[in-house]
Amino acid sequence: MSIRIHELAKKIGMENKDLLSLLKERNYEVKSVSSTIDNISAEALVEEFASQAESAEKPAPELDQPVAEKAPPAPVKEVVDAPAQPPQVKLPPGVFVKSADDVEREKAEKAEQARREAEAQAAAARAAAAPPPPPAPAAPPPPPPAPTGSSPRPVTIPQAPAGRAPTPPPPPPAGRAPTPPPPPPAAGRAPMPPPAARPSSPAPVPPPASRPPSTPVPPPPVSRPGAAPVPPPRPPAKGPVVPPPATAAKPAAEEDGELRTVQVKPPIIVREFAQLLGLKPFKLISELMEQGVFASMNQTIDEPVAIELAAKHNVILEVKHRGEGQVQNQAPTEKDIKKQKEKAAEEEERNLEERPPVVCILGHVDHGKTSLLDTIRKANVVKGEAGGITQHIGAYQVTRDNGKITFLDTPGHAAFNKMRARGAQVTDIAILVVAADDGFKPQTDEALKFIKDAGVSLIVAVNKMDVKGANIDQVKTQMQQRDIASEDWGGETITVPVSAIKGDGIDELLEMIQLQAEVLELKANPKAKASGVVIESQLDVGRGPLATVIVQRGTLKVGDAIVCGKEWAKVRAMFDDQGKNLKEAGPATPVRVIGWSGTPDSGSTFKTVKNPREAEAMAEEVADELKKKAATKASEPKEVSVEALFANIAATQAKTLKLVIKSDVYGSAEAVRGMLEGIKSDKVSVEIVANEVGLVTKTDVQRASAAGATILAFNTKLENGVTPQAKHHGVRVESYNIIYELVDAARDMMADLLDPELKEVKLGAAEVREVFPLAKGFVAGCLVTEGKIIRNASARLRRGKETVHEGKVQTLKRFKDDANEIRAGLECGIKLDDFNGYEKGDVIETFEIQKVRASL
Ligand SMILES: Nc1nc2c(ncn2[C@@H]2O[C@H](COP(=O)(O)OP(=O)(O)OP(=O)(O)O)[C@@H](O)[C@H]2O)c(=O)[nH]1
Repeated sequence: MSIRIHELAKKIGMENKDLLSLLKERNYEVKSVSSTIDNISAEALVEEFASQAESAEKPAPELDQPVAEKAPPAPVKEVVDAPAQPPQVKLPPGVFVKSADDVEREKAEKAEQARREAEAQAAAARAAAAPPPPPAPAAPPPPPPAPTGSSPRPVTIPQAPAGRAPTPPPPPPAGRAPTPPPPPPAAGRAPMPPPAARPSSPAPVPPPASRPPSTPVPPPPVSRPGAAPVPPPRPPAKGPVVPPPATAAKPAAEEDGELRTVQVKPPIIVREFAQLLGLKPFKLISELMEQGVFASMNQTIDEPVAIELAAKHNVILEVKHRGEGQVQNQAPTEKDIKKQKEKAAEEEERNLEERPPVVCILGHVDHGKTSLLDTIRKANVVKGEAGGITQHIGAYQVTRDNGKITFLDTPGHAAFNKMRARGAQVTDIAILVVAADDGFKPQTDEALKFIKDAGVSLIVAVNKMDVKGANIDQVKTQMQQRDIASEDWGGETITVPVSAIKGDGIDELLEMIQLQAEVLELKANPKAKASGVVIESQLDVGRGPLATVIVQRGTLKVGDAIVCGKEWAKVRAMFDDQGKNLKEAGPATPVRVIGWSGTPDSGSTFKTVKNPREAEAMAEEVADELKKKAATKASEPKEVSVEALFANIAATQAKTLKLVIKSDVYGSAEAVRGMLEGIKSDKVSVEIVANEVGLVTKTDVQRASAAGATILAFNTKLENGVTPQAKHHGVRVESYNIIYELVDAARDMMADLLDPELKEVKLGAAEVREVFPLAKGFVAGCLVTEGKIIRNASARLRRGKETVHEGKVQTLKRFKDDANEIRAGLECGIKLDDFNGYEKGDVIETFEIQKVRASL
């Protein structure tokens, strides 16, 4: 920041050109009145003039003092020798100017008495204030820079910034009238503080660095004449120009030399810092300059500089960083992180509470999983299920005297392997159901593998103990063979014989579950933010996307914002397995949550976040990431080997069954896809155009029509108007409630796409018993031994294993009459076209070629 010279001149009440010449004298690089000087120098000048004005207003007695006592003697002479035409300077109002002659005259008039008085006064002052003024022309060393507060402070003129000629101190130069406050130069002379105790060559005053307060070199000529060693006591402050508020505003503590503590938050701005120290900004700037720091009022200074400066003013500076104590604003160290973790772990440990076990029931199809759960819940789920197959994961909670147990109802069909695997991952205890009359089956082993891989506790329920062929020993033997020997057979696996239908052993089973849970010491922190796993999700026509979740940690509340992969939810409502509205759900509680952005994937984890906005943003991020991944995968260069080329050609020639699948729930959709993708065929492939949950809509029909696909609806209904629209577009829509029926239908559809195969169907056979000559050729007299012989049917003549001729039955006679067909057991005459070489014992077979559906 800078100020133009004419503006500055106006400010200090001086002629433009006078100020210009003064500045030039002081080695400022200024050319005209529109040149600029920096603000710091300008402020110093303003201050300088303000002080002069103050001095000029001092009462008469001061003026009466001998010149020698107010200024060094030499300058007096200089006044006499001053140039005849000094620069015309306009003093600020209130300043009156006296020439050296005036002073002389006045002195003469005052006579001896005044002189004596003055001398007496001076002597008294000398006696009071230490060193007598040296006779030398140079001003005596000023008091140390540290403010004393008790004596008038010399006003320090700040130096010009580096690179610029420093503003010299005011002691008057030779040849120019000094301008001590009282002794004014002759009228018309420049009352300006002459530039110059400077040498004639304007050697710059050493830079600030050379003048730290500690340096023993006497400070540069910073004192104005008014600060002469024996000044009369200053009058009290009169106006805004004097005395510098820096001193006036100093706190009492500092005046007393007491330390005070001041807190400051970075950034430390010069103006604010000056206020804190009770200094005028320019004073602070000047002190900074003394330290070699050049900063304007609005600039900031470093902490160490500020601390040092503050110390100079008896101030202990406490720099308080923003966010101090708030860990998140600082980069935490490893130690911090460790501490935080330890603290969190302690907190977690303190808040841990017992929670119900989460149990899943696994086993082979029809071994009685649903019946078992049904008996436990005392509700008949089996009857409501199409085909008696559990088709999606549900989760339920039962309450016993000594606590709750959470059950996951995992489906039993092979199609639901994926879901079953997930079920095992959420659970603490797995019940492996084995029918006592059937023993271990492939799916029992598969389930056992899931359980082992998931590392969950195992309990074997040997079901159908009421059935006639029940053989628990066989089951226990199979258990032994699989390294899960039953407890009573010397192993560790709890084995409970039950009958889901009769309810036998159910109590014991539940007791065992709770006993096992006790051993496992299942605990969770209900005070934490909720997190858990999505068990199942579906799209409900009325309520939108729903998801059954199990809270694993914390407590989920209505209104919470949760995020789960690319979906998020603000929990609008929660229901338990009885359809009861819940406000909150603690650890191990299964709840159905409403308020989702879409159907989250079953098996994925969810967590609570700060607010819906955050949840949405996080979900969007995941969605974007997934999209990017998909795009990258699509753009990856494909293998172009010859084999790949042929494979591609084969693939394009291969037939494809295109399907749009709509299911009731997400888990079913996945299961259907899994089953369809499992159909192996080299001739036809399955392309799933869409696999979604919800009703079959008109949009689905349009999509299927465009893709040439068939719609398979599983456990779901058709929206109104879908049937006529599908008819119109020629789209086939098939609905199923049983997954294997759906799969069989898909298999047929695939086969239908293939060209039919030609199949030879044997119609009959006849043995040649005689050969009769005819006018033209021969005829074979035969006995029909099998089926029937039909005229014009395709026929072949076999002799032993050899086929001698193939043709058609040209003539067929019963006795002498032509016949269309002759049945087994009857004799007939057969003539094949273009053949006459019949022999006794030959066999004539007739057959037809039928088109049959090709197999996959
Ligand atoms: N006698 C007798 N029959 C049972 C028992 N448990 C189940 N059943 C019958 O076995 C059949 C299959 O039972 P579900 O409970 O549907 O078997 P599941 O294992 O759930 O079958 P999926 O859902 O197909 O995997 C049903 O007809 C039941 O009535 C039992 O303890 N005793």
